[in-house]
Amino acid sequence: MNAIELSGVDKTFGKVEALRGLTLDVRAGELTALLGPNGAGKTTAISLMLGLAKPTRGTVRVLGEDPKHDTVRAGIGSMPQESAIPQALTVREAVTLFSRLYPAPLEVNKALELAQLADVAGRRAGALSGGQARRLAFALAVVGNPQVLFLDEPTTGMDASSRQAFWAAVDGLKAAGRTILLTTHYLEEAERTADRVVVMNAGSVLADGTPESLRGSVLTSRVRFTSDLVLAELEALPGVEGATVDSRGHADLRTRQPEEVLRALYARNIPFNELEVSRASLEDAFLTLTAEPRKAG
Ligand SMILES: Nc1ncnc2c1ncn2[C@@H]1O[C@H](COP(=O)(O)OP(=O)(O)OP(=O)(O)O)[C@@H](O)[C@H]1O
Repeated sequence: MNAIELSGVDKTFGKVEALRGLTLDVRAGELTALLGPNGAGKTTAISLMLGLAKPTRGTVRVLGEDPKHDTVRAGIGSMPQESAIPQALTVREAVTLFSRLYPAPLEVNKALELAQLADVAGRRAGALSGGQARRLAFALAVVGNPQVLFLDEPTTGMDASSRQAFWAAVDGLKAAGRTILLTTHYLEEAERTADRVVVMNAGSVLADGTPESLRGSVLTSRVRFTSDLVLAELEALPGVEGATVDSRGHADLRTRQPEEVLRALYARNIPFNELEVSRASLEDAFLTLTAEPRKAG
Protein backbone atom coordinates (compact mmCIF):
# COMPACT_ATOMS: atom_id res chain seq x y z
CA MET A 1 0.00 0.00 0.00
CA ASN A 2 1.18 3.50 -0.79
CA ALA A 3 1.05 6.16 1.91
CA ILE A 4 1.89 8.94 -0.54
CA GLU A 5 1.21 9.19 -4.28
CA LEU A 6 2.26 12.01 -6.57
CA SER A 7 1.30 11.65 -10.19
CA GLY A 8 2.46 13.90 -13.03
CA VAL A 9 2.94 16.86 -10.70
CA ASP A 10 4.08 20.24 -12.00
CA LYS A 11 4.57 23.20 -9.70
CA THR A 12 5.53 26.57 -11.09
CA PHE A 13 6.31 29.81 -9.27
CA GLY A 14 6.04 32.50 -11.97
CA LYS A 15 8.64 31.43 -14.48
CA VAL A 16 10.36 28.93 -12.14
CA GLU A 17 9.39 25.31 -12.79
CA ALA A 18 10.13 23.85 -9.36
CA LEU A 19 8.53 20.46 -10.20
CA ARG A 20 8.19 18.97 -13.67
CA GLY A 21 6.07 15.85 -14.08
CA LEU A 22 7.02 14.48 -10.68
CA THR A 23 5.64 10.97 -10.14
CA LEU A 24 6.47 9.31 -6.86
CA ASP A 25 4.90 6.61 -4.67
CA VAL A 26 5.98 6.19 -1.07
CA ARG A 27 5.09 2.79 0.37
CA ALA A 28 3.57 2.59 3.83
CA GLY A 29 5.98 1.61 6.57
CA GLU A 30 9.12 2.52 4.64
CA LEU A 31 11.77 5.10 5.30
CA THR A 32 12.35 6.93 2.04
CA ALA A 33 15.17 9.44 1.64
CA LEU A 34 14.70 12.21 -0.89
CA LEU A 35 18.04 13.48 -2.11
CA GLY A 36 18.99 16.12 -4.63
CA PRO A 37 21.12 19.20 -5.04
CA ASN A 38 19.92 22.62 -3.83
CA GLY A 39 16.89 23.71 -5.80
CA ALA A 40 15.99 20.16 -6.98
CA GLY A 41 12.43 20.61 -5.68
CA LYS A 42 12.50 18.51 -2.49
CA THR A 43 10.97 21.12 -0.17
CA THR A 44 8.39 22.08 -2.79
CA ALA A 45 7.37 18.41 -3.13
CA ILE A 46 6.99 18.11 0.65
CA SER A 47 4.92 21.30 0.87
CA LEU A 48 2.47 19.76 -1.64
CA MET A 49 2.32 16.53 0.39
CA LEU A 50 1.58 18.57 3.51
CA GLY A 51 -1.23 20.39 1.71
CA LEU A 52 0.52 23.75 2.20
CA ALA A 53 0.50 24.43 -1.53
CA LYS A 54 -1.45 23.12 -4.53
CA PRO A 55 0.11 21.53 -7.60
CA THR A 56 -0.09 23.52 -10.83
CA ARG A 57 -0.90 20.22 -12.57
CA GLY A 58 -1.21 16.58 -11.50
CA THR A 59 -2.45 14.93 -8.32
CA VAL A 60 -1.17 14.50 -4.77
CA ARG A 61 -2.64 11.89 -2.41
CA VAL A 62 -1.59 11.23 1.17
CA LEU A 63 -3.19 8.30 3.02
CA GLY A 64 -5.47 7.99 0.01
CA GLU A 65 -6.89 11.53 0.21
CA ASP A 66 -6.20 15.11 -0.76
CA PRO A 67 -3.65 16.27 1.86
CA LYS A 68 -5.85 19.26 2.72
CA HIS A 69 -8.44 16.82 4.09
CA ASP A 70 -8.82 16.94 7.91
CA THR A 71 -8.39 13.18 8.33
CA VAL A 72 -5.06 13.40 6.50
CA ARG A 73 -3.85 16.29 8.62
CA ALA A 74 -4.51 14.23 11.74
CA GLY A 75 -2.34 11.45 10.33
CA ILE A 76 0.75 13.43 9.41
CA GLY A 77 3.53 15.09 11.36
CA SER A 78 6.14 17.39 9.94
CA MET A 79 9.56 18.66 10.94
CA PRO A 80 10.13 21.56 8.56
CA GLN A 81 13.52 23.12 7.83
CA GLU A 82 12.47 26.23 9.67
CA SER A 83 9.69 25.96 12.18
CA ALA A 84 7.79 28.88 13.59
CA ILE A 85 7.65 27.86 17.24
CA PRO A 86 6.18 30.48 19.61
CA GLN A 87 9.36 31.65 21.34
CA ALA A 88 7.70 32.61 24.65
CA LEU A 89 6.32 29.11 25.33
CA THR A 90 8.32 26.58 27.28
CA VAL A 91 9.31 23.37 25.56
CA ARG A 92 6.66 21.44 27.52
CA GLU A 93 3.96 24.02 26.75
CA ALA A 94 4.74 23.95 23.02
CA VAL A 95 4.64 20.13 22.90
CA THR A 96 1.40 20.07 24.93
CA LEU A 97 -0.19 22.64 22.62
CA PHE A 98 0.68 20.58 19.54
CA SER A 99 -0.52 17.33 21.14
CA ARG A 100 -4.01 18.86 21.48
CA LEU A 101 -4.28 19.24 17.71
CA TYR A 102 -4.30 15.45 17.27
CA PRO A 103 -6.98 12.87 18.11
CA ALA A 104 -4.66 10.22 19.62
CA PRO A 105 -1.41 11.91 20.64
CA LEU A 106 1.55 10.46 22.50
CA GLU A 107 1.98 11.41 26.13
CA VAL A 108 3.84 14.71 26.29
CA ASN A 109 6.58 13.14 28.44
CA LYS A 110 7.06 10.38 25.91
CA ALA A 111 7.52 12.91 23.08
CA LEU A 112 9.98 14.92 25.21
CA GLU A 113 11.92 11.78 25.93
CA LEU A 114 12.02 10.69 22.26
CA ALA A 115 13.45 14.08 21.34
CA GLN A 116 15.85 14.10 24.34
CA LEU A 117 14.24 17.24 25.72
CA ALA A 118 13.29 16.08 29.22
CA ASP A 119 16.17 18.09 30.76
CA VAL A 120 15.12 21.36 29.15
CA ALA A 121 11.32 20.92 29.30
CA GLY A 122 10.96 24.09 31.39
CA ARG A 123 13.09 26.28 29.16
CA ARG A 124 11.54 28.83 26.81
CA ALA A 125 11.69 27.89 23.13
CA GLY A 126 13.44 31.19 22.40
CA ALA A 127 16.32 30.27 24.73
CA LEU A 128 17.18 26.93 23.10
CA SER A 129 20.42 26.22 21.26
CA GLY A 130 20.23 25.47 17.53
CA GLY A 131 20.41 21.71 18.07
CA GLN A 132 17.82 21.82 20.89
CA ALA A 133 15.48 23.83 18.66
CA ARG A 134 15.76 21.10 15.98
CA ARG A 135 14.92 18.51 18.65
CA LEU A 136 11.87 20.56 19.69
CA ALA A 137 10.76 20.59 16.04
CA PHE A 138 11.11 16.78 16.11
CA ALA A 139 9.04 16.53 19.31
CA LEU A 140 6.30 18.64 17.68
CA ALA A 141 6.36 16.38 14.60
CA VAL A 142 5.97 13.14 16.58
CA VAL A 143 3.71 14.16 19.48
CA GLY A 144 0.56 13.60 17.39
CA ASN A 145 1.60 9.95 16.91
CA PRO A 146 1.22 10.36 13.13
CA GLN A 147 1.17 7.56 10.55
CA VAL A 148 3.29 9.59 8.15
CA LEU A 149 6.26 11.67 9.21
CA PHE A 150 8.04 14.28 7.09
CA LEU A 151 11.56 15.20 8.16
CA ASP A 152 13.11 18.03 6.12
CA GLU A 153 16.87 18.08 6.73
CA PRO A 154 16.27 17.03 10.33
CA THR A 155 19.82 16.76 11.68
CA THR A 156 21.17 20.09 10.44
CA GLY A 157 22.67 21.81 13.49
CA MET A 158 22.63 18.72 15.73
CA ASP A 159 25.89 17.58 17.29
CA ALA A 160 27.15 14.00 16.91
CA SER A 161 25.51 12.61 20.05
CA SER A 162 22.15 14.32 19.38
CA ARG A 163 22.28 12.93 15.88
CA GLN A 164 22.88 9.41 17.11
CA ALA A 165 20.00 9.60 19.59
CA PHE A 166 17.81 11.17 16.90
CA TRP A 167 18.40 8.25 14.51
CA ALA A 168 17.73 5.77 17.30
CA ALA A 169 14.34 7.48 17.84
CA VAL A 170 13.64 7.38 14.09
CA ASP A 171 14.52 3.66 14.00
CA GLY A 172 11.99 3.12 16.80
CA LEU A 173 9.27 4.93 14.83
CA LYS A 174 10.10 2.87 11.76
CA ALA A 175 9.94 -0.35 13.76
CA ALA A 176 6.49 0.79 14.93
CA GLY A 177 5.38 0.86 11.27
CA ARG A 178 5.43 4.58 10.59
CA THR A 179 6.00 5.89 7.07
CA ILE A 180 8.89 8.34 7.02
CA LEU A 181 9.95 10.69 4.24
CA LEU A 182 13.28 12.33 4.86
CA THR A 183 15.33 14.90 3.00
CA THR A 184 18.97 15.22 3.86
CA HIS A 185 22.28 16.46 2.53
CA TYR A 186 24.10 13.96 4.76
CA LEU A 187 24.25 11.09 2.33
CA GLU A 188 25.86 8.68 4.73
CA GLU A 189 22.79 9.08 6.95
CA ALA A 190 20.48 8.22 4.05
CA GLU A 191 22.66 5.26 3.23
CA ARG A 192 22.46 3.94 6.77
CA THR A 193 18.80 4.54 7.54
CA ALA A 194 16.78 4.52 4.32
CA ASP A 195 14.97 1.54 2.80
CA ARG A 196 14.76 3.48 -0.40
CA VAL A 197 16.47 6.48 -1.93
CA VAL A 198 14.89 8.79 -4.49
CA VAL A 199 17.24 11.21 -6.22
CA MET A 200 15.62 14.34 -7.60
CA ASN A 201 17.10 16.85 -9.99
CA ALA A 202 15.48 19.83 -11.70
CA GLY A 203 12.00 18.95 -10.42
CA SER A 204 11.75 15.29 -11.33
CA VAL A 205 13.01 11.86 -10.28
CA LEU A 206 16.42 10.93 -11.61
CA ALA A 207 16.90 7.61 -9.82
CA ASP A 208 14.93 5.48 -7.40
CA GLY A 209 15.96 2.34 -5.54
CA THR A 210 17.58 0.85 -2.48
CA PRO A 211 20.87 2.48 -1.43
CA GLU A 212 22.64 -0.64 -2.74
CA SER A 213 20.91 -0.67 -6.13
CA LEU A 214 21.58 3.03 -6.60
CA ARG A 215 25.24 2.59 -5.87
CA GLY A 216 25.28 -0.40 -8.21
CA SER A 217 23.44 1.38 -11.02
CA VAL A 218 26.22 3.88 -11.47
CA LEU A 219 28.92 1.32 -10.69
CA THR A 220 31.46 3.88 -9.66
CA SER A 221 34.59 3.11 -7.76
CA ARG A 222 37.05 5.45 -6.19
CA VAL A 223 40.72 5.06 -6.88
CA ARG A 224 43.06 7.03 -4.67
CA PHE A 225 46.85 7.22 -4.79
CA THR A 226 49.77 9.62 -4.52
CA SER A 227 51.80 10.51 -7.62
CA ASP A 228 53.34 13.40 -9.55
CA LEU A 229 50.46 13.55 -12.03
CA VAL A 230 48.69 16.87 -12.43
CA LEU A 231 44.92 17.19 -12.74
CA ALA A 232 44.84 17.21 -16.57
CA GLU A 233 46.95 14.03 -16.67
CA LEU A 234 44.70 12.31 -14.14
CA GLU A 235 41.58 13.30 -16.05
CA ALA A 236 43.11 11.91 -19.27
CA LEU A 237 43.60 8.42 -17.79
CA PRO A 238 41.27 5.86 -19.41
CA GLY A 239 37.89 5.47 -17.75
CA VAL A 240 38.24 8.43 -15.37
CA GLU A 241 34.97 10.32 -14.92
CA GLY A 242 36.05 12.77 -12.28
CA ALA A 243 39.30 13.66 -10.57
CA THR A 244 40.69 15.88 -7.86
CA VAL A 245 44.27 16.27 -6.69
CA ASP A 246 45.75 18.26 -3.82
CA SER A 247 49.07 20.10 -3.59
CA ARG A 248 50.80 17.00 -2.16
CA GLY A 249 49.82 14.83 -5.12
CA HIS A 250 46.96 12.93 -3.42
CA ALA A 251 44.74 11.97 -6.32
CA ASP A 252 41.08 10.94 -5.96
CA LEU A 253 39.45 9.49 -9.08
CA ARG A 254 35.89 8.38 -9.87
CA THR A 255 35.66 5.60 -12.43
CA ARG A 256 33.50 2.67 -13.54
CA GLN A 257 36.66 0.80 -14.58
CA PRO A 258 39.24 0.86 -11.79
CA GLU A 259 41.20 -1.95 -13.48
CA GLU A 260 41.66 0.19 -16.62
CA VAL A 261 43.06 3.04 -14.57
CA LEU A 262 45.58 0.79 -12.80
CA ARG A 263 46.57 -0.91 -16.06
CA ALA A 264 47.34 2.50 -17.58
CA LEU A 265 49.46 3.53 -14.59
CA TYR A 266 51.52 0.34 -14.83
CA ALA A 267 51.76 0.41 -18.65
CA ARG A 268 53.08 3.96 -18.58
CA ASN A 269 55.48 3.25 -15.73
CA ILE A 270 53.95 6.02 -13.66
CA PRO A 271 55.21 5.73 -10.10
CA PHE A 272 52.48 5.89 -7.47
CA ASN A 273 51.93 4.77 -3.90
CA GLU A 274 49.31 4.72 -1.12
CA LEU A 275 46.88 3.03 -3.52
CA GLU A 276 43.32 2.59 -2.32
CA VAL A 277 40.41 1.28 -4.38
CA SER A 278 36.94 1.39 -2.87
CA ARG A 279 33.36 0.81 -3.91
CA ALA A 280 31.24 3.85 -4.65
CA SER A 281 29.44 5.35 -1.70
CA LEU A 282 25.97 6.76 -2.11
CA GLU A 283 27.59 10.18 -2.27
CA ASP A 284 29.67 9.11 -5.29
CA ALA A 285 26.57 7.66 -6.97
CA PHE A 286 24.68 10.87 -6.27
CA LEU A 287 27.45 13.07 -7.70
CA THR A 288 27.66 10.94 -10.83
CA LEU A 289 23.88 11.01 -11.32
CA THR A 290 23.34 14.71 -10.76
CA ALA A 291 26.40 15.65 -12.85
CA GLU A 292 24.95 13.97 -15.94
CA PRO A 293 23.21 16.48 -18.20
CA ARG A 294 19.42 16.38 -17.99
CA LYS A 295 17.84 14.81 -21.01
CA ALA A 296 15.65 17.17 -23.02
CA GLY A 297 11.92 16.57 -22.88
N1 LIG B 1 7.74 30.34 -3.09
C1 LIG B 1 8.59 30.29 -4.12
N2 LIG B 1 8.64 31.29 -5.03
C2 LIG B 1 9.50 31.24 -6.09
N3 LIG B 1 10.36 30.23 -6.33
C3 LIG B 1 10.36 29.21 -5.46
C4 LIG B 1 9.48 29.18 -4.32
N4 LIG B 1 9.71 28.03 -3.63
C5 LIG B 1 10.68 27.37 -4.32
N5 LIG B 1 11.06 28.08 -5.41
C6 LIG B 1 12.07 27.66 -6.41
O1 LIG B 1 11.78 26.33 -6.79
C7 LIG B 1 12.96 25.56 -6.95
C8 LIG B 1 12.94 24.35 -6.04
O2 LIG B 1 13.10 24.77 -4.68
P1 LIG B 1 13.04 23.79 -3.42
O3 LIG B 1 13.15 24.65 -2.20
O4 LIG B 1 11.87 22.91 -3.53
O5 LIG B 1 14.39 22.95 -3.62
P2 LIG B 1 15.11 21.95 -2.60
O6 LIG B 1 15.41 20.72 -3.37
O7 LIG B 1 14.30 21.79 -1.37
O8 LIG B 1 16.46 22.73 -2.27
P3 LIG B 1 17.38 22.79 -0.92
O9 LIG B 1 18.22 21.56 -0.94
O10 LIG B 1 18.18 24.02 -1.16
O11 LIG B 1 16.46 22.90 0.26
C9 LIG B 1 14.11 26.53 -6.70
O12 LIG B 1 14.55 27.04 -7.94
C10 LIG B 1 13.47 27.61 -5.85
O13 LIG B 1 14.16 28.84 -6.01
